[in-house]
Amino acid sequence: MMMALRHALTWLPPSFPIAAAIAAIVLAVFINTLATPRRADPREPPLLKPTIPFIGHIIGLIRHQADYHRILQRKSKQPIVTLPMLTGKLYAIFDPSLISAGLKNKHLSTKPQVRAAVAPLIKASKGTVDLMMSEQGDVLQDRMMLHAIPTSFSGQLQQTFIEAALQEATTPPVYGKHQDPFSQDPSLLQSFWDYNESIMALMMDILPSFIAKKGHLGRIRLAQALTPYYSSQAEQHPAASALVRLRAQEMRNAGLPVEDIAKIETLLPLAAMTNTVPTLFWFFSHVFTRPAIAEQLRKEVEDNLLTRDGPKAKLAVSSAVLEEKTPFLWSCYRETLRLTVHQIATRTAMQDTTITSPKTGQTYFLAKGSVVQMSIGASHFLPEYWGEKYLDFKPDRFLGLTKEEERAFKVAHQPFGGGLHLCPGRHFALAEMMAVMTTLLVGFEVGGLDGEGEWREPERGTASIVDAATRPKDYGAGFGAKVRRREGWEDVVWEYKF
Ligand code: HEM
Repeated sequence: MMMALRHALTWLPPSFPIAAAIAAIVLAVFINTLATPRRADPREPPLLKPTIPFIGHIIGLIRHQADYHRILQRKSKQPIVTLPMLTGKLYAIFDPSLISAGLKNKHLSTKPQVRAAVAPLIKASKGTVDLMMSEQGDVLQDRMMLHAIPTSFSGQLQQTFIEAALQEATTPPVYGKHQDPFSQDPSLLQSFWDYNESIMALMMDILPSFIAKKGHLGRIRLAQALTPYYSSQAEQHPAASALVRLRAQEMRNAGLPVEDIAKIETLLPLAAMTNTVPTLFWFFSHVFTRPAIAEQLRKEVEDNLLTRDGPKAKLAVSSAVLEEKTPFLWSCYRETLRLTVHQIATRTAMQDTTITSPKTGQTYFLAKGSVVQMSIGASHFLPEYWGEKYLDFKPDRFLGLTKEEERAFKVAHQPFGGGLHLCPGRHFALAEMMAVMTTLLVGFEVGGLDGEGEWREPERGTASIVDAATRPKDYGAGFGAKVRRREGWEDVVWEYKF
């Protein structure tokens, strides 16, 4: 297990300064910030001036990335602010109820960001790029996003699952077990992470084969591996998920050539794995570095989710079952998401619009063409909701809540976003993480590397502006686990009911 976690995390992008600098430039270009005039309307959110005029907020974003919003929230104590940058501005929303309003606002769109990413990232043919950049492309995007992963599917993972848990839990159910390109060629996973590592540099599209060679080659290999998958219509196989099938169907209907479908769908494993890997890492470390908590969870899972029949063990891990039957495990999961997800949901105002705080009734004006960033991560760390020790993992935080507390927490806890772009992979992410965690709890003994010694969690890494979930510092270097099968559970085949 340690191997799997360490490997997966080693493949993740490093947060070195060049990447951060590129991120800032991409940020500026990508989000059009500089093109929008500074504060022009008194109804706009209050101006938060940077310490260094013109460039202070840009430096802040380069340095702290998504955490910069948390810093600004603590400094300003405002629900929403206008951040001046060079000649332009950006609106930043920190208050959970205003974020909810923003996520539901039809005039705040992701399309300009997606359009800006299409040509440099996907490298599809001119016809496809033109289509994706047009209104027809916007409609296609919407239709593809509609095809959420079904809430139920079944999977079986054999005994070797521990080492390859992170990838094995993801790609076979998405692509179909027997046609899964990642299972057919295990080296593809490295290409995928190389690509993932270079996303920001590739979006710059300046000499990608030189500046981001590994990522560029990874992107090519990934597209090459997916091309036969789509040209043989493997996504039509009943074992493939509705997600791949329906998305491909939309693109086929729009007349896209199969090579371009493969190129566009190189983005799918990014969405499917980039955030689940660190979230599972933290779920694992929060639980297993606290043996008393792990023991309590083991009992809860054994009593409520497990059916054992000789060598067959079945675990029921759908969200409805977990929420009702294993409230403590459910609470640990929600608490992990709160601490891990720092997502900045970015939108462009397609026309002049307003958002109103359901809490205070205050209305704010957002000018056409301006960029709006909603910090889900800032609401996850607000002391007024989570107390002064908001950085602590509090396993029972979501237990025994009154209706009022539950309502308040639901507004401030939005790890999968909300409104128009609510994460369609949330049930899938839950299922794969819970499959791994419940199996480890029941069938394995998990401990630190030095046996009796203290087993400390790694520190948090930089909250990258392009990801939703925070990775451990240095990919968790120095953190490891000893995992061995529990007596009486050596030859078990695990099955899951999602
Ligand atoms: C722990 C894991 C995950 C987290 C924390 C997460 C988080 C999020 C968040 C916060 C958003 C909303 C972004 C916004 O409003 O701008 C989002 C959107 C999205 N997620 Fe996830 N996600 C996870 C796993 C997955 C998985 C496994 C998949 C696919 C298999 C997926 C596919 C997507 C897609 C396609 C969108 C865009 C939806 C749209 O724009 O309408 N995610 N995710």
